[in-house]
Amino acid sequence: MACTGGAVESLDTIPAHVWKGLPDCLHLGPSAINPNRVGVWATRAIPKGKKFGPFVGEKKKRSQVTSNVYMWEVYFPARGWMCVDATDPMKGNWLRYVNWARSSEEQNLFPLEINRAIYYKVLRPIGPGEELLVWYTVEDNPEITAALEEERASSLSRKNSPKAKRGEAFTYSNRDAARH
Ligand SMILES: C[S@+](CC[C@H](N)C(=O)[O-])C[C@H]1O[C@@H](n2cnc3c(N)ncnc32)[C@H](O)[C@@H]1O
Repeated sequence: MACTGGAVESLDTIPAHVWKGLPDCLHLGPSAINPNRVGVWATRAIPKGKKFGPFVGEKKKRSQVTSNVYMWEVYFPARGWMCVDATDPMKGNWLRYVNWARSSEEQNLFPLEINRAIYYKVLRPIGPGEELLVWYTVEDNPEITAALEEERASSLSRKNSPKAKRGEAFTYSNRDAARH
């Protein structure tokens, strides 16, 4: 799960629109897990199940993306795999500053695709002063499975609404299976 590319980040280069879009329960500060990066920190308790997003970026083909640090790939039936690339801070929102957890123990968010957009969902309660860290596991994670079931159940209850949504978690297997 190595990420390549990505310049050293500093708080004074974060665009105003990113600060403006930051939810009240969060702030940006130096990351505890990567000295080169800004991180997203909780200022108060955030409950399990809260969903943040969508992740904003430029829509590009894979061949147009120069760094994989700030991008998510999403499958569009008519166009194939496309990237949402937030490498340019001016094109992204605060979600681009959420760092990668180094292990599933450290992870408190997981990525979720809903209607071709990426959201981060809270996997366990996050306390004030904790850094938000996203990850996904290749093996089945019961907590993620349960959260996806909840997402699907709430979609069903909205099934008559045009906004009905179906959540899908990212895994290496679903991305690679669709590629090969
Ligand atoms: C935005 S996430 C990383 C988040 C975090 N900001 C960081 O790098 O610390 C980017 C990573 O996810 C991977 N990735 C992108 N789309 C994916 C997908 N559909 N399924 C699985 N992994 C994906 C990329 O290859 C890259 O390693």
